[in-house]
Amino acid sequence: MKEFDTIAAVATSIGEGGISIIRVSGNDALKITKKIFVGKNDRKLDNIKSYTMRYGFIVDCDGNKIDEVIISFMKGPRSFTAEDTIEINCHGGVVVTNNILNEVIRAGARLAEPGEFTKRAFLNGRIDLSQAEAVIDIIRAKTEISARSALQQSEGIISKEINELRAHLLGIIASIEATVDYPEDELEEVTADIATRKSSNILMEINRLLQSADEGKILREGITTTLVGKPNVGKSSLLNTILKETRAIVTDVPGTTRDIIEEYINFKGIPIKLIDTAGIRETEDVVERIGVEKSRQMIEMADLVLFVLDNSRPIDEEDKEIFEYIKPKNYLVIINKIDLDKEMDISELDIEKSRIIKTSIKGEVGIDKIKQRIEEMFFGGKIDYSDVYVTNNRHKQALIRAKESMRHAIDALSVTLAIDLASIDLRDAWRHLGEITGDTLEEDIIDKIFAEFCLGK
Ligand SMILES: Nc1nc2c(c(=O)[nH]1)N(C=O)[C@@H](CNc1ccc(C(=O)N[C@@H](CCC(=O)O)C(=O)O)cc1)CN2
Ligand SMILES: Nc1nc2c(ncn2[C@@H]2O[C@H](COP(=O)(O)OP(=O)(O)OP(=O)(O)O)[C@@H](O)[C@H]2O)c(=O)[nH]1
Ligand SMILES: [Mg+2]
Repeated sequence: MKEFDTIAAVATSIGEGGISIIRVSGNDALKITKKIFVGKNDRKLDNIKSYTMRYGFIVDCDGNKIDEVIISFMKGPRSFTAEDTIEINCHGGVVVTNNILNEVIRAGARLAEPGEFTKRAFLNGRIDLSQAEAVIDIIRAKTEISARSALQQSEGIISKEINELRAHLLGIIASIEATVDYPEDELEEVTADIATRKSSNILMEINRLLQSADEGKILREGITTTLVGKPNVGKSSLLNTILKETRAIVTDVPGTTRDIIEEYINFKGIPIKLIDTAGIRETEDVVERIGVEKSRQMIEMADLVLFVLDNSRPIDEEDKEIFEYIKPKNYLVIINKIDLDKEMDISELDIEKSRIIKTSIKGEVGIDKIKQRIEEMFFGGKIDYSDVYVTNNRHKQALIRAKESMRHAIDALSVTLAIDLASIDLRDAWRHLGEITGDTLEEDIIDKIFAEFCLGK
């Protein structure tokens, strides 16, 4: 374990609650807490055992009581940070919590930076970088599935696969370098053959991980589903109906929605990030025009576009224009207001039949069909929990770089004389994979990753 100063922060969210926790981590955690804690019957913290608790009061320098608390102690390396850790459990009020934190700082701790506790767990070697990132993913998880997947990653399932690939790479590199040191043409050929076969296997594994990234992104962020269409077709009504709450304002005035509205919902455990946008039309109104421009941007970012049409109005140029815009995307067409007389001929747009769903939001018709189609379109309606998904974009980018290096290596191996060049590419791949676990990442990049964590984590 490395030597660091002792840090402290509020580990719970700031606000009124039952209990708040102030966490203190480092060599002096116990020494610092002793200065401000008075146990019942004056019992001292001297002989506190790891993973036990004590009852008492936190006091200021004049001996005035600040709050009634329970303290727990975790002796390093058996703690979250792998350092000596004290947790002060006080009453969950903003003022008492901050007062206690101030006393801890006054007694000699330093205020922790965002993510610094988790960073210590990493620097002390208890977890690797991908596991540390998964800890924050657990906190930010929007659905049960993303929470479950993040927990798996915090236990190191990605790390395990990456470490295995890296070990294989080192094996190949070693055999190539041995050959290069004792050059005999025949030996080089044999080595190149074996190395090519092994490298292809590694490339296949990298590809498999990369293929999981699309679904992984969905696990993490949900299926970004954007509602688009002309004004007044019923986009906001659809959002409200799916959410089962009146989230967006609905009126019969075209141009009601001006700003983007985002909400998360679950379709059988699949997270959906539902986005309502301003109806798209040519407009002189400046505010509305900004809204329309934003709608166009939201289409770019969407995993799925729900193009809403009004059954009681004929298809016009604007509909055709919007359709051209969404055609390259993954889309469904919602023909809404089928309770009204039909004035629309959908054959004017070139849409596959399976993508069309007819609804009456007013009559609550067809909503379940939308949910069902979305479920079918993603994960084939179900998610395999035992699979490893790459959910982190940083990991994905590192895998892409590793894949490139593996391709170069395999190319070089096909030219027998260049087998020593291949070993350079294989080393690059080894390094890129190591960026995922943090083994081969620059310190400033690591700092940046932890800086994005929340305070107290
Ligand atoms: N009160 C409290 N609850 C919490 C945390 C915490 O820090 N404090 N955690 C913080 O996020 C999470 C738990 N994470 C933890 C991870 C590792 C260890 C730990 O001590 N690991 C040791 C083995 C412990 C043992 O031997 O019993 C190790 O891995 O070496 C503790 C907590 C969630 N709940
Ligand atoms: N008859 C009928 N009316 C509907 C239906 N769905 C929505 N409406 C009505 O259509 C009007 C417009 O609905 P909104 O949900 O505000 O439409 P929007 O697409 O969000 O409109 P903008 O925000 O202006 O782009 C409201 O008066 C709704 O009550 C439907 O299925 N049938
Ligand atoms: Mg609207």
